Amino acid sequence: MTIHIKDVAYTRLKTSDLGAATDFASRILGLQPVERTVRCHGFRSNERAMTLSYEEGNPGENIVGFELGDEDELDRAAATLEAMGHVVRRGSREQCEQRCVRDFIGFRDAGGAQIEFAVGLEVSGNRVFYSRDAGITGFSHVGLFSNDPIRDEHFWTQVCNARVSDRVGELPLLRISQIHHSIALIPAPRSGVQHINHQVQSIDDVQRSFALLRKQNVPIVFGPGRHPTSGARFIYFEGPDGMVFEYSVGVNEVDEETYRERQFGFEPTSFCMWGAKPAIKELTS
Ligand SMILES: CC(C)c1ccc(C(=O)O)c(O)c1O
Ligand SMILES: [Fe+2]
Repeated sequence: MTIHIKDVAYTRLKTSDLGAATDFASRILGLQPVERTVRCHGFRSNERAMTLSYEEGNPGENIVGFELGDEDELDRAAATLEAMGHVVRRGSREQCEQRCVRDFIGFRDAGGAQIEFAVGLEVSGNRVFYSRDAGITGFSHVGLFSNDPIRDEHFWTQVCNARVSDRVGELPLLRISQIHHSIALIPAPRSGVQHINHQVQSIDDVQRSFALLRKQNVPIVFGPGRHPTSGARFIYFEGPDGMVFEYSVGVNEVDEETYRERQFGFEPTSFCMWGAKPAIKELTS
């Protein structure tokens, strides 16, 4: 039984400096601060009540959450994962409240990444009140490290409902809707979230953030540039604990009937058609 993922929903990041991480998420990234406890600060970037949180802890232990359709699907997903040998834990009431979801399950994938599947994601009645005018329209995709992209591509496409849109070398860009991709698997000898993408309204927003990030001495690690894969114009920059953030605009949508996956070479022009070179070690070797 295929696990039917509807959307990528949230990331939960850990940090040793909650104050600095919170400052970055609001003042630099531009998200709206929402729930706040002594140890955990939440943020939102779209209609959902929370799409990103920072918590005190080991930065290597980050989590990505995906939305499933309903409780039955969640139960079926738990059974499928357990049959595959994964240890599946059910979220406690307190953990569900922290995530603003009705229910969720958590497990580690074969490479050790912490993945959650959730249902009943709370939506806010108020529109997002961004901390700065970055032009964000929403949280859109994640890059996940993978120490075995073939194995992990199999999980997302055969156990779950993802499809390959493109590959750059062994790096697949996977879609779970018409949007070109929601998950990128970045070959590396580690696991967890590699980058977090927010869509912005226009190329002007990308350029404006480029200027702001430079002024604020935030390390820019790629771009501005344009991906030949999704067609998006982008900029990547480094946040607390080495987490990479991406703003992009203009990601192509895929026609499921006619689209055929493409294979790009693992070279700089496959990542940027304007000539920018990534200063991200996993993309350069
Ligand atoms: C993982 C890399 C840097 C990548 C490649 C292509 C796209 C895209 O087509 O939009 C990305 O968003 C990426 O993050
Ligand atoms: Fe990306």
